[in-house]
Amino acid sequence: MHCVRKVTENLYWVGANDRRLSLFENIHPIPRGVSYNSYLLLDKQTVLFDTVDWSACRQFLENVEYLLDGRPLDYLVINHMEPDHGASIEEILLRYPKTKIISTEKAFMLMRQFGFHIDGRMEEVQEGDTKSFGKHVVTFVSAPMVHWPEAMVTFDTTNGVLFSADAFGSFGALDGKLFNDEVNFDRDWIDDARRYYTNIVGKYGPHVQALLKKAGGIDIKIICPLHGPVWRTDLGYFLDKYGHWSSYEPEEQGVMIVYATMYGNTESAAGVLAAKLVEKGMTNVVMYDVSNTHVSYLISEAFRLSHIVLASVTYNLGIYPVMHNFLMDMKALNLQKRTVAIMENGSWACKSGTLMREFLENEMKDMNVLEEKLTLNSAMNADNLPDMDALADGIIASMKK
Ligand SMILES: Cc1cc2nc3c(=O)[nH]c(=O)nc-3n(C[C@H](O)[C@H](O)[C@H](O)COP(=O)(O)O)c2cc1C
Repeated sequence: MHCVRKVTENLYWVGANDRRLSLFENIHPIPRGVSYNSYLLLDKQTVLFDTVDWSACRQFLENVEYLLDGRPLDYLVINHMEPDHGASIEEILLRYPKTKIISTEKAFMLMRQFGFHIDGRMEEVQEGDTKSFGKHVVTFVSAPMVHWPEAMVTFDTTNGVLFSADAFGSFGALDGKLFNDEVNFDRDWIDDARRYYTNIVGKYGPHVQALLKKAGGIDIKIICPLHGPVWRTDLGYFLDKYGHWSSYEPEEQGVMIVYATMYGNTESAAGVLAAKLVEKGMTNVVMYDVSNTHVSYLISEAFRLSHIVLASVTYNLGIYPVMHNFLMDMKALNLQKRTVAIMENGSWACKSGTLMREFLENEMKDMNVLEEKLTLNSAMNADNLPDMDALADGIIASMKK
Protein backbone atom coordinates (compact mmCIF):
# COMPACT_ATOMS: atom_id res chain seq x y z
CA MET A 1 0.00 0.00 0.00
CA HIS A 2 1.32 3.47 -0.82
CA CYS A 3 2.38 5.69 2.08
CA VAL A 4 3.24 9.24 1.06
CA ARG A 5 3.29 12.69 2.68
CA LYS A 6 2.78 16.08 1.06
CA VAL A 7 5.79 18.33 1.68
CA THR A 8 4.48 21.46 0.01
CA GLU A 9 2.49 22.39 -3.11
CA ASN A 10 3.22 19.76 -5.84
CA LEU A 11 5.98 18.11 -3.79
CA TYR A 12 5.64 14.76 -1.98
CA TRP A 13 7.78 12.53 0.22
CA VAL A 14 7.83 9.08 -1.38
CA GLY A 15 10.51 7.46 0.78
CA ALA A 16 10.37 4.50 3.14
CA ASN A 17 11.72 3.27 6.47
CA ASP A 18 13.89 0.35 7.48
CA ARG A 19 13.43 -0.89 11.06
CA ARG A 20 15.11 -4.25 10.47
CA LEU A 21 18.63 -3.11 9.66
CA SER A 22 20.76 -3.26 12.80
CA LEU A 23 23.97 -1.68 11.48
CA PHE A 24 24.02 1.31 9.11
CA GLU A 25 26.93 0.94 6.66
CA ASN A 26 27.31 -2.42 8.45
CA ILE A 27 29.09 -0.58 11.27
CA HIS A 28 26.87 1.94 13.14
CA PRO A 29 24.01 0.60 15.33
CA ILE A 30 20.61 2.09 14.48
CA PRO A 31 18.22 0.90 17.21
CA ARG A 32 15.61 3.44 16.01
CA GLY A 33 15.93 2.37 12.36
CA VAL A 34 16.51 4.73 9.46
CA SER A 35 14.48 6.42 6.75
CA TYR A 36 15.44 6.67 3.11
CA ASN A 37 13.88 9.83 1.78
CA SER A 38 12.93 10.46 -1.83
CA TYR A 39 10.76 13.30 -3.14
CA LEU A 40 8.47 13.58 -6.15
CA LEU A 41 7.67 16.91 -7.83
CA LEU A 42 4.53 16.98 -9.94
CA ASP A 43 5.03 19.96 -12.22
CA LYS A 44 4.47 20.24 -15.96
CA GLN A 45 7.16 17.62 -15.96
CA THR A 46 7.47 14.98 -13.26
CA VAL A 47 10.72 14.87 -11.28
CA LEU A 48 11.94 12.36 -8.71
CA PHE A 49 14.71 13.50 -6.37
CA ASP A 50 16.94 10.53 -5.45
CA THR A 51 15.85 6.94 -4.83
CA VAL A 52 16.08 4.61 -1.82
CA ASP A 53 18.00 1.63 -0.51
CA TRP A 54 17.15 -1.71 -2.06
CA SER A 55 15.53 -2.86 1.20
CA ALA A 56 12.91 -0.10 0.85
CA CYS A 57 12.42 -0.32 -2.91
CA ARG A 58 9.03 -2.02 -2.97
CA GLN A 59 7.35 0.57 -0.76
CA PHE A 60 9.07 3.35 -2.70
CA LEU A 61 7.85 2.06 -6.08
CA GLU A 62 4.27 1.83 -4.81
CA ASN A 63 4.51 5.44 -3.61
CA VAL A 64 5.86 6.74 -6.92
CA GLU A 65 3.35 4.78 -9.00
CA TYR A 66 0.43 6.00 -6.90
CA LEU A 67 1.35 9.69 -7.20
CA LEU A 68 2.26 9.57 -10.88
CA ASP A 69 -1.21 8.13 -11.47
CA GLY A 70 -0.37 7.02 -15.00
CA ARG A 71 1.85 9.98 -15.91
CA PRO A 72 5.35 9.22 -17.19
CA LEU A 73 8.36 10.06 -15.02
CA ASP A 74 10.36 12.65 -16.94
CA TYR A 75 13.41 13.17 -14.72
CA LEU A 76 15.30 11.52 -11.89
CA VAL A 77 17.63 13.96 -10.13
CA ILE A 78 20.42 12.11 -8.32
CA ASN A 79 22.02 14.32 -5.71
CA HIS A 80 23.91 11.43 -4.13
CA MET A 81 24.39 8.01 -5.71
CA GLU A 82 25.68 6.09 -2.67
CA PRO A 83 23.81 2.77 -2.70
CA ASP A 84 21.61 3.57 0.33
CA HIS A 85 20.02 6.15 -2.00
CA GLY A 86 20.99 5.01 -5.48
CA ALA A 87 20.30 1.29 -5.30
CA SER A 88 16.85 1.68 -6.85
CA ILE A 89 17.96 3.83 -9.82
CA GLU A 90 17.98 0.94 -12.28
CA GLU A 91 14.56 -0.24 -11.16
CA ILE A 92 13.18 3.24 -11.86
CA LEU A 93 14.83 3.27 -15.30
CA LEU A 94 13.32 -0.13 -16.11
CA ARG A 95 9.82 0.87 -15.02
CA TYR A 96 9.87 4.33 -16.59
CA PRO A 97 11.64 3.95 -19.95
CA LYS A 98 11.54 7.66 -20.84
CA THR A 99 13.12 8.91 -17.59
CA LYS A 100 16.36 10.88 -17.92
CA ILE A 101 18.79 11.01 -14.97
CA ILE A 102 20.12 14.45 -14.05
CA SER A 103 23.37 14.26 -12.08
CA THR A 104 27.07 15.11 -11.95
CA GLU A 105 29.83 13.65 -14.13
CA LYS A 106 31.35 11.91 -11.09
CA ALA A 107 28.00 10.41 -10.09
CA PHE A 108 27.57 8.91 -13.58
CA MET A 109 31.09 7.52 -13.38
CA LEU A 110 30.30 5.87 -10.03
CA MET A 111 26.95 4.54 -11.29
CA ARG A 112 28.80 2.77 -14.12
CA GLN A 113 31.32 1.39 -11.63
CA PHE A 114 28.47 -0.07 -9.59
CA GLY A 115 27.20 -1.70 -12.79
CA PHE A 116 24.11 0.45 -13.45
CA HIS A 117 22.91 0.48 -17.06
CA ILE A 118 22.45 4.20 -17.65
CA ASP A 119 23.71 4.74 -21.22
CA GLY A 120 21.49 7.07 -23.21
CA ARG A 121 19.66 8.17 -20.04
CA MET A 122 22.10 10.78 -18.69
CA GLU A 123 21.84 14.55 -18.51
CA GLU A 124 24.98 15.96 -16.89
CA VAL A 125 24.84 19.15 -14.82
CA GLN A 126 27.48 21.32 -13.22
CA GLU A 127 27.71 23.85 -10.40
CA GLY A 128 25.27 26.70 -10.99
CA ASP A 129 23.32 25.10 -13.86
CA THR A 130 19.58 25.72 -13.76
CA LYS A 131 16.65 23.80 -15.16
CA SER A 132 12.94 24.51 -15.45
CA PHE A 133 10.38 21.74 -15.03
CA GLY A 134 7.42 24.04 -15.72
CA LYS A 135 6.58 26.28 -12.78
CA HIS A 136 9.62 25.15 -10.80
CA VAL A 137 13.15 26.28 -11.62
CA VAL A 138 16.01 24.52 -9.82
CA THR A 139 19.71 25.28 -9.41
CA PHE A 140 22.31 22.56 -8.98
CA VAL A 141 25.04 23.18 -6.39
CA SER A 142 28.03 20.87 -6.06
CA ALA A 143 28.68 19.52 -2.56
CA PRO A 144 31.84 17.42 -2.90
CA MET A 145 32.63 15.15 0.08
CA VAL A 146 29.28 15.80 1.74
CA HIS A 147 29.63 12.93 1.97
CA TRP A 148 30.99 11.36 -1.25
CA PRO A 149 32.88 13.23 -4.00
CA GLU A 150 30.02 13.12 -6.51
CA ALA A 151 27.44 14.76 -4.23
CA MET A 152 25.41 17.82 -5.13
CA VAL A 153 22.39 19.54 -3.64
CA THR A 154 19.48 20.95 -5.63
CA PHE A 155 17.72 24.19 -4.75
CA ASP A 156 14.19 24.87 -6.02
CA THR A 157 14.15 28.65 -6.46
CA THR A 158 10.36 28.65 -6.89
CA ASN A 159 9.43 27.33 -3.44
CA GLY A 160 12.71 27.60 -1.51
CA VAL A 161 13.13 23.84 -1.08
CA LEU A 162 16.68 22.56 -0.68
CA PHE A 163 17.21 18.90 -1.55
CA SER A 164 20.25 18.55 0.68
CA ALA A 165 21.44 14.99 0.02
CA ASP A 166 23.20 13.54 3.12
CA ALA A 167 23.53 16.99 4.75
CA PHE A 168 21.01 17.65 7.55
CA GLY A 169 20.13 13.95 7.80
CA SER A 170 19.64 11.77 10.85
CA PHE A 171 19.43 8.15 11.89
CA GLY A 172 15.94 7.10 13.01
CA ALA A 173 12.85 5.83 11.19
CA LEU A 174 9.96 8.25 10.66
CA ASP A 175 6.92 7.12 12.64
CA GLY A 176 4.53 8.84 10.26
CA LYS A 177 5.93 12.16 11.42
CA LEU A 178 7.79 13.73 8.52
CA PHE A 179 8.45 17.30 9.67
CA ASN A 180 10.74 18.60 12.40
CA ASP A 181 7.76 20.42 13.96
CA GLU A 182 5.87 17.13 14.27
CA VAL A 183 8.53 15.67 16.60
CA ASN A 184 10.36 16.88 19.69
CA PHE A 185 13.68 17.08 17.86
CA ASP A 186 15.74 18.43 20.74
CA ARG A 187 14.51 15.64 23.02
CA ASP A 188 14.07 12.65 20.72
CA TRP A 189 16.22 13.21 17.61
CA ILE A 190 19.25 15.39 18.25
CA ASP A 191 21.45 12.58 19.62
CA ASP A 192 20.84 10.43 16.53
CA ALA A 193 21.30 13.45 14.24
CA ARG A 194 24.64 14.21 15.90
CA ARG A 195 25.71 10.56 15.79
CA TYR A 196 24.77 10.43 12.11
CA TYR A 197 26.64 13.62 11.22
CA THR A 198 29.77 13.04 13.28
CA ASN A 199 30.32 9.44 12.22
CA ILE A 200 29.24 9.73 8.59
CA VAL A 201 30.29 13.23 7.54
CA GLY A 202 32.40 14.32 10.55
CA LYS A 203 35.71 13.96 8.75
CA TYR A 204 34.68 16.47 6.09
CA GLY A 205 34.07 19.57 8.24
CA PRO A 206 35.73 22.02 5.80
CA HIS A 207 33.57 20.71 2.93
CA VAL A 208 30.44 21.11 5.05
CA GLN A 209 31.56 24.64 5.96
CA ALA A 210 31.90 25.42 2.23
CA LEU A 211 28.36 24.15 1.64
CA LEU A 212 27.01 26.15 4.60
CA LYS A 213 28.62 29.26 3.10
CA LYS A 214 26.87 28.66 -0.21
CA ALA A 215 23.59 27.96 1.64
CA GLY A 216 23.94 31.28 3.47
CA GLY A 217 23.43 33.10 0.17
CA ILE A 218 20.07 31.53 -0.67
CA ASP A 219 16.62 31.88 0.87
CA ILE A 220 15.97 28.33 2.08
CA LYS A 221 12.45 27.67 3.39
CA ILE A 222 12.41 23.87 3.56
CA ILE A 223 15.28 21.38 3.83
CA CYS A 224 14.62 17.91 2.41
CA PRO A 225 17.45 15.58 3.50
CA LEU A 226 17.88 11.96 2.44
CA HIS A 227 17.47 10.61 6.00
CA GLY A 228 15.31 11.75 8.91
CA PRO A 229 12.86 14.63 9.32
CA VAL A 230 12.20 17.39 6.78
CA TRP A 231 12.94 20.87 8.16
CA ARG A 232 10.32 23.57 7.62
CA THR A 233 10.60 25.58 10.87
CA ASP A 234 13.45 26.65 13.12
CA LEU A 235 16.07 26.05 10.43
CA GLY A 236 18.49 28.20 12.45
CA TYR A 237 18.56 25.58 15.24
CA PHE A 238 19.91 22.87 12.95
CA LEU A 239 22.17 25.19 10.96
CA ASP A 240 23.74 26.26 14.27
CA LYS A 241 24.40 22.60 15.20
CA TYR A 242 26.00 22.06 11.78
CA GLY A 243 28.11 25.17 12.33
CA HIS A 244 29.50 23.68 15.55
CA TRP A 245 30.03 20.17 14.25
CA SER A 246 31.68 21.18 10.98
CA SER A 247 34.04 23.64 12.69
CA TYR A 248 34.80 21.11 15.47
CA GLU A 249 33.71 23.62 18.11
CA PRO A 250 32.06 21.87 21.08
CA GLU A 251 28.36 22.47 21.62
CA GLU A 252 28.64 22.50 25.41
CA GLN A 253 31.13 22.93 28.25
CA GLY A 254 31.18 19.50 29.82
CA VAL A 255 33.27 16.42 30.49
CA MET A 256 33.02 12.95 29.02
CA ILE A 257 35.01 10.39 30.98
CA VAL A 258 35.85 7.36 28.87
CA TYR A 259 37.43 4.52 30.82
CA ALA A 260 39.04 1.23 29.84
CA THR A 261 39.05 -1.32 32.63
CA MET A 262 39.33 -5.07 33.04
CA TYR A 263 38.85 -5.60 36.77
CA GLY A 264 37.03 -2.40 37.71
CA ASN A 265 39.79 -0.39 39.43
CA THR A 266 40.14 2.18 36.65
CA GLU A 267 36.38 2.48 36.52
CA SER A 268 36.30 3.10 40.27
CA ALA A 269 38.89 5.89 39.96
CA ALA A 270 36.97 7.41 37.03
CA GLY A 271 33.92 7.50 39.30
CA VAL A 272 35.88 9.35 41.97
CA LEU A 273 36.94 11.95 39.39
CA ALA A 274 33.36 12.37 38.19
CA ALA A 275 32.14 12.96 41.75
CA LYS A 276 34.89 15.50 42.39
CA LEU A 277 34.05 17.42 39.20
CA VAL A 278 30.39 17.55 40.16
CA GLU A 279 31.29 18.67 43.70
CA LYS A 280 33.35 21.46 42.18
CA GLY A 281 30.31 22.65 40.25
CA MET A 282 30.73 20.97 36.84
CA THR A 283 27.56 18.86 36.64
CA ASN A 284 27.67 18.26 32.89
CA VAL A 285 29.65 15.04 33.31
CA VAL A 286 29.03 11.71 31.55
CA MET A 287 30.89 8.41 31.96
CA TYR A 288 31.33 5.68 29.36
CA ASP A 289 32.91 2.23 29.53
CA VAL A 290 34.85 2.12 26.26
CA SER A 291 34.37 -1.66 26.04
CA ASN A 292 30.59 -1.68 26.11
CA THR A 293 29.73 1.57 24.36
CA HIS A 294 29.73 1.45 20.58
CA VAL A 295 32.36 3.85 19.32
CA SER A 296 29.80 5.77 17.22
CA TYR A 297 28.19 6.96 20.48
CA LEU A 298 31.58 7.94 21.91
CA ILE A 299 32.41 9.94 18.79
CA SER A 300 29.08 11.75 18.98
CA GLU A 301 29.67 12.70 22.62
CA ALA A 302 33.24 13.78 21.87
CA PHE A 303 31.87 16.23 19.26
CA ARG A 304 29.27 17.50 21.76
CA LEU A 305 31.46 18.21 24.78
CA SER A 306 34.45 20.45 25.39
CA HIS A 307 36.48 18.11 27.64
CA ILE A 308 37.44 14.46 27.38
CA VAL A 309 39.04 12.35 30.12
CA LEU A 310 40.75 9.21 28.87
CA ALA A 311 41.34 6.63 31.62
CA SER A 312 43.05 3.46 30.44
CA VAL A 313 44.77 0.39 31.77
CA THR A 314 48.08 -0.67 30.26
CA TYR A 315 47.78 -3.78 28.11
CA ASN A 316 50.86 -5.63 26.89
CA LEU A 317 52.88 -2.41 27.20
CA GLY A 318 50.28 -0.57 25.12
CA ILE A 319 47.00 1.31 25.34
CA TYR A 320 44.02 -0.98 25.98
CA PRO A 321 43.00 -2.04 22.42
CA VAL A 322 39.42 -0.75 22.58
CA MET A 323 40.63 2.63 23.89
CA HIS A 324 43.19 2.70 21.09
CA ASN A 325 40.38 2.10 18.63
CA PHE A 326 38.49 5.10 20.04
CA LEU A 327 41.59 7.27 19.62
CA MET A 328 42.00 6.06 16.03
CA ASP A 329 38.36 6.85 15.31
CA MET A 330 38.63 10.37 16.76
CA LYS A 331 41.66 10.94 14.54
CA ALA A 332 39.96 9.46 11.47
CA LEU A 333 36.98 11.76 11.96
CA ASN A 334 39.25 14.78 12.33
CA LEU A 335 38.08 15.65 15.87
CA GLN A 336 40.07 18.61 17.19
CA LYS A 337 39.91 21.58 19.57
CA ARG A 338 39.30 19.53 22.72
CA THR A 339 40.89 19.64 26.17
CA VAL A 340 41.93 16.18 27.29
CA ALA A 341 42.94 14.85 30.72
CA ILE A 342 44.64 11.51 31.19
CA MET A 343 44.42 8.75 33.81
CA GLU A 344 46.59 5.66 33.42
CA ASN A 345 46.78 2.33 35.21
CA GLY A 346 49.36 -0.45 35.20
CA SER A 347 50.53 -3.15 37.57
CA TRP A 348 54.21 -3.43 36.60
CA ALA A 349 55.10 -1.18 33.64
CA CYS A 350 52.53 1.59 33.28
CA LYS A 351 52.65 2.97 29.73
CA SER A 352 49.13 3.87 28.65
CA GLY A 353 49.22 7.52 29.77
CA THR A 354 52.42 8.38 27.93
CA LEU A 355 51.21 6.59 24.83
CA MET A 356 47.80 8.31 24.86
CA ARG A 357 49.48 11.73 25.28
CA GLU A 358 51.81 10.98 22.35
CA PHE A 359 48.86 9.97 20.19
CA LEU A 360 46.86 13.08 21.06
CA GLU A 361 49.77 15.47 20.60
CA ASN A 362 51.39 13.91 17.54
CA GLU A 363 48.55 12.27 15.63
CA MET A 364 45.66 14.67 16.21
CA LYS A 365 45.16 18.38 15.62
CA ASP A 366 44.72 21.09 18.21
CA MET A 367 44.28 18.85 21.26
CA ASN A 368 45.13 20.52 24.56
CA VAL A 369 46.41 17.75 26.85
CA LEU A 370 46.48 18.88 30.48
CA GLU A 371 49.76 18.57 32.35
CA GLU A 372 48.02 17.13 35.42
CA LYS A 373 47.88 13.35 35.17
CA LEU A 374 46.86 10.53 37.49
CA THR A 375 48.90 7.33 37.53
CA LEU A 376 47.47 4.30 39.33
CA ASN A 377 49.34 1.15 40.21
CA SER A 378 46.60 -1.46 39.93
CA ALA A 379 44.09 0.32 42.18
CA MET A 380 43.51 3.79 43.55
CA ASN A 381 44.51 4.41 47.16
CA ALA A 382 44.76 7.36 49.56
CA ASP A 383 48.21 8.29 48.19
CA ASN A 384 46.58 9.10 44.85
CA LEU A 385 44.14 11.63 46.31
CA PRO A 386 46.36 14.72 45.88
CA ASP A 387 46.93 13.90 42.19
CA MET A 388 43.23 13.18 41.74
CA ASP A 389 42.35 16.56 43.28
CA ALA A 390 44.94 18.28 41.09
CA LEU A 391 43.48 16.58 38.00
CA ALA A 392 39.94 17.70 38.86
CA ASP A 393 41.18 21.24 39.61
CA GLY A 394 43.10 21.31 36.32
CA ILE A 395 39.98 20.36 34.36
CA ILE A 396 37.88 23.01 36.11
CA ALA A 397 40.59 25.66 35.66
CA SER A 398 40.86 24.92 31.93
CA MET A 399 37.12 25.63 31.59
CA LYS A 400 37.38 29.07 33.09
CA LYS A 401 39.93 30.18 30.48
C1 LIG B 1 46.62 -9.14 29.14
C2 LIG B 1 47.10 -8.15 30.13
C3 LIG B 1 48.20 -7.39 29.85
C4 LIG B 1 48.68 -6.49 30.76
N1 LIG B 1 49.78 -5.72 30.44
C5 LIG B 1 50.28 -4.85 31.35
C6 LIG B 1 51.44 -4.11 31.06
O1 LIG B 1 52.02 -4.23 30.00
N2 LIG B 1 51.90 -3.26 31.99
C7 LIG B 1 51.29 -3.10 33.19
O2 LIG B 1 51.74 -2.31 34.00
N3 LIG B 1 50.17 -3.80 33.50
C8 LIG B 1 49.64 -4.68 32.60
N4 LIG B 1 48.52 -5.40 32.89
C9 LIG B 1 47.90 -5.21 34.19
C10 LIG B 1 46.72 -4.28 34.13
O3 LIG B 1 47.03 -3.08 33.50
C11 LIG B 1 46.22 -4.01 35.53
O4 LIG B 1 45.89 -5.21 36.16
C12 LIG B 1 45.13 -3.01 35.49
O5 LIG B 1 45.81 -1.82 35.53
C13 LIG B 1 44.13 -3.11 36.62
O6 LIG B 1 43.12 -2.15 36.37
P1 LIG B 1 41.60 -2.53 36.14
O7 LIG B 1 41.10 -3.12 37.42
O8 LIG B 1 40.92 -1.24 35.80
O9 LIG B 1 41.51 -3.52 35.01
C14 LIG B 1 48.03 -6.30 32.00
C15 LIG B 1 46.89 -7.08 32.28
C16 LIG B 1 46.42 -7.97 31.35
C17 LIG B 1 45.20 -8.80 31.67
